[in-house]
Parts: sequence; C-alpha cells; structure tokens
Amino acid sequence: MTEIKVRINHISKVYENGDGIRDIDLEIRNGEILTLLGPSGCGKSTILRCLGGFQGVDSGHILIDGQDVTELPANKRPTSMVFQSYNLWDHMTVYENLAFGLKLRKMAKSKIREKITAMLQLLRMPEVVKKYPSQLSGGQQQRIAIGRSLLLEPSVLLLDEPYSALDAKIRQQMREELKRIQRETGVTVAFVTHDQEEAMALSDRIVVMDKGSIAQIDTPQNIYENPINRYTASFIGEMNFLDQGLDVQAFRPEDATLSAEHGDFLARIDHVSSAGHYGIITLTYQEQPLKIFVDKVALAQYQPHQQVYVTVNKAKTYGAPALTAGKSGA
Ligand SMILES: Nc1ncnc2c1ncn2[C@@H]1O[C@H](COP(=O)(O)OP(=O)(O)OP(=O)(O)O)[C@@H](O)[C@H]1O
Repeated sequence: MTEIKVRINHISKVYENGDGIRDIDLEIRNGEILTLLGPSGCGKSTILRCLGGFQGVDSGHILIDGQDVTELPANKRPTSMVFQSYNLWDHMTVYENLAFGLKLRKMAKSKIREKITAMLQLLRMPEVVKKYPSQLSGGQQQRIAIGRSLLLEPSVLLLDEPYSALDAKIRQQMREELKRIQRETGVTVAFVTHDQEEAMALSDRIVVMDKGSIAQIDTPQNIYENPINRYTASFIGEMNFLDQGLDVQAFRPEDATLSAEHGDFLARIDHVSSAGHYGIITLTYQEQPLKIFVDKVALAQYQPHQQVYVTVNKAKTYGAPALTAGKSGA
C-alpha cells in the first residue's frame, strides 16, 4: 500500500474578498512530486501556505506523517518552503546560508561541514561554497535555496513557483535537476506552478485547481489523455473544441489528420507554419478555429485558403457550457 505523507482533510480558507480555497481534500504520497496547477488566483499558493503553517485554515485538518499539524506554527512543522524569490541572505556566503538553519538546531560544526559538503555534491556545485549570492546566477541561487531547505530534512519540501523568475532554458534544467534530487533523496515535494508544461514535465501527480477547488487529480499522462471536464481539457496541453449544439467535441492537435480527398469535414486553412520538428496548421471550420499538427515533410503541400478534409481520430465529448453562464450579472 502507498504510504501517505500528507493528509489534507477538507480544508477551507476564504479571504475577505471571497477568494481562497474550499473543501480541499487531498493526499500526498510518500516520495512523490505533487504539483498544484492552476491560473493566478485559483488558490494553489494558499494550499501550500496552509501546509507550511504560514496561513491558518477556517476549517478542516492537515496531517503530516500522521500527526495533526493544523494548529502548529510554521517553525514547528516538518516542512520547509522555498519561495520564488530565493531569499538567500546577501551578506552571507553560500556556506553560511546553508549552515544557518543547522546552527539554529545546535548541530556540531563538524557535522554541519559534512552535511554542507554532501549537499553541494548533490547539487553538483561544490565550487560556489565561498561565494556570495550576488556572485551567483538566478538558477544557482535557487538551487542553493532548495539545498538550504533540504538540509533541514523536511518531511515535505514546499516549492512555490520556484522557477518563475528564470528563463525558459534554465527552468527546464532546473526541473530535471529537481527530479534527480528528489530521486536521490526520496523527499516528498509539493510544488506550485501556473505553467502546465512545467507541471507535466515534473510531476508524479498533478492537482488541477479551478477557482479554489480541485478540478482533477491524476498523473500527467492520465490528465492529458482523459481530462475530466472542459476546463481541465483546455488547461492541460492544446485542445480544439468544436461546438456541436448540445455538446462540445474536444480533440488534441495531434489527434486529427488532413487530406485533400476525404475526411470527416471540410475546413479552410488559415496559416501554415513550422515548429521545427513538426508543422502547425490552423484552420477554420464553421467559424471555429482549429489547430492541427502535421508531419514536417507534409507541410509543403498545404497553403492558406486551401480547403482540406479533417479526420478526427480521437476525441472526447463534453457538455456545452450553459447558455446563461456568466451572463446573469446578478
Ligand atoms: N493574504 C491574503 N489576504 C487576502 N486575500 C488573499 C490573500 N492571499 C490570497 N488572497 C486572495 O486569494 C486568491 C488566491 O490566492 P493564492 O495566492 O492562493 O492564488 P494562486 O493560485 O497561488 O495565484 P498566484 O499565482 O497569483 O499567487 C487571490 O487572488 C487573492 O484574491
């Protein structure tokens, strides 16, 4: 049976403006990377802050390693949080930054040295030990911030958009590194991001959030293959939606093919472009935009304004949003 590290038991936290989280019920398994994913304001950071003890809950309970921590302050919880802004102390060297929390725990100097050496090895950056944060790149600073948290040996490492200040290429490297570190240490990670690509690349499981509630929890693959509703379908990966009166047909750009001779329906090509290793064709069908990926070698046979047949090979059907949704103004 999977060991449960964290049990979030029906927690709610609603702010004065009515935003927040409602009845969040969730388990984090031992040694997994669980990502809270959703647009700005959906409440993902609130969940993380509640876990870390930086935010109280209105109702519900949080258990970590079977212990009820709901009323414990942040410094008494077996968690450690890394924020978007690295929060290293500028006037301290990397060594001193890493040593800080261990000194507070009254660890022997020789033990601290041993642990920091091992941590810098794990991070593969032993050469920065005497540097100050200002002498490091943003990515390096964030790796040190994660190392500082890991040295405290938390039951759960909490990461709140830790890579959002970094550029795309570095972010990608950081994800790979976090996965490696997680594998090597076995630490349980709760990660917050609004970036679905990041969530897909990093997570064992993703919690898709929608306006303070959980829309879907599953592995990246299962969410991609079987989004539970239209919201999740539109949030994870690219999706075409064809309005069919009562229903909406949803299909991925890679799940349809084009042909000059036959297919499910005729559509007009708007744009033809290359993404390097594949082609992207945008089309219009009954005034609805579509995007379809094609093999790069097939790209040359398509031009704007051309009529082509589309065949949808794999689709899901969702109920259309209610006509009155969002129109009441009440
Ligand atoms: N301390 C607070 N006081 C009052 N309202 C807050 C507070 N923190 C968050 N909120 C409200 O709750 C909403 C959800 O905040 P939260 O930080 O959990 O969202 P999020 O999904 O992490 O988005 P973001 O990425 O923008 O932080 C916010 O849009 C804001 O309206």
